[in-house]
Amino acid sequence: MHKTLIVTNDFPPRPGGIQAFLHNMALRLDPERIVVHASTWKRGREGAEATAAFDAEQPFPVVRARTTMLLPTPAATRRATGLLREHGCTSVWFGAAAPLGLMAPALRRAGAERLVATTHGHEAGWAQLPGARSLLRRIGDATDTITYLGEYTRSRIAGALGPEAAARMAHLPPGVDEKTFHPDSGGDAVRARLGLTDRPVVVCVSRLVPRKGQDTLIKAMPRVLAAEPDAVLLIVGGGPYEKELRALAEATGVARSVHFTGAVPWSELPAHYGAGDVFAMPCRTRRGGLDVEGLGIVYLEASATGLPVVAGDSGGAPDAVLDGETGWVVRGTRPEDVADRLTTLLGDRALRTAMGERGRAWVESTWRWDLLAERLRALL
Ligand SMILES: Nc1nc2c(ncn2[C@@H]2O[C@H](COP(=O)(O)OP(=O)(O)O[C@H]3O[C@H](CO)[C@@H](O)[C@H](O)[C@@H]3O)[C@@H](O)[C@H]2O)c(=O)[nH]1
Repeated sequence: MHKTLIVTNDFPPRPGGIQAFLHNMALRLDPERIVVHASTWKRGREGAEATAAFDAEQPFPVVRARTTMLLPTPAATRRATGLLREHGCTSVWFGAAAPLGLMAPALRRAGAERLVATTHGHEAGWAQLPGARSLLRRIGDATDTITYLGEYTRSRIAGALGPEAAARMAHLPPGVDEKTFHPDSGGDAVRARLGLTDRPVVVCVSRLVPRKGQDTLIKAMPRVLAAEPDAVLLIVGGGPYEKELRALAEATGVARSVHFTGAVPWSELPAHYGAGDVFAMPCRTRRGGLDVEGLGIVYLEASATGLPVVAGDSGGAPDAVLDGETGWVVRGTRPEDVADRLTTLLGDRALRTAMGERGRAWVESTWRWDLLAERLRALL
């Protein structure tokens, strides 16, 4: 692996799947051979302090742009080429291909020999828009490898690239830390703290945005409660959709059976998965395909915890579930279908155990960060 400059807008402490993806990969590369160039998390003192505290703990240097959004402007490109030269890097990894991959020609002129750009869910959506298609095509032509999460995103994005760039694509999905997420992650303590001991718990961990389908879970609850009157829906995560979700729970008459934790710190995340009997996130595609799930790290984290998984049919989410083995894929627009699967799982401990064990084994064999970081190392 060449010494690598990682250029990204998506790096912790900003939360989210792309951020988790990049950080986990970066932690598995040789810290002497990477330099991260990222935007600052949030405006104001709080954002700057949280960003500085996070950066100080990393084993590799993180050089922040002052802005909260890095764009491929001439000034930002000059800064990136300056960092490439200053640190003696000869590889570049764009954490998200668009739009920062547009810096690729300048970085190549400055000495980069390998340029890798990673795609996630949103590029699959953008690949449908004429302007964004030509942008992706330019990025594909200027880089050595465009990576993709799974077959769904590959097929969408390949269509926007030139044939040569499409042929150079490589599979690079996110993974899961199987030592952090495991069946004994402390779920009982979370249940006790929330007063849920002995109640059947459906847990959903995710940012609160319409695509993720927490609303479908709330709409499924009357049907679930008819079969399992003590059941609780545990909604973990924060986000802009919270007010609507709370109002929906009231309007549906299930507010007493829905518990919102808000966003939880990383250290408490595994125990919150562990508090569930079943994991469910019935995501759905929105905005005519623009707002689509790329994969869903949360399904893998749930499987690693030993939970059966109910996933939506949006985009690449089905790639994160072995349908009928580690859980089920459902129509994310149909609360009745979601309720039927949840009811079956809550009523059948042996089935939950079997699916959870199969999921755990699948994560161990296929989805470990260590295995996937090896793939990235080979590309750089
Ligand atoms: N600490 C903390 N983490 C959280 C919380 N809520 C969600 N997360 C974490 O945030 C990540 C969410 O990742 P994804 O499920 O993958 O969703 P995403 O943010 O929409 O990510 C996008 O990019 C991913 C990587 O390419 C894709 O896998 C995904 O489908 C989507 O396109 C997971 O690691 C999850 O545990 C919270 O309250 N607290």
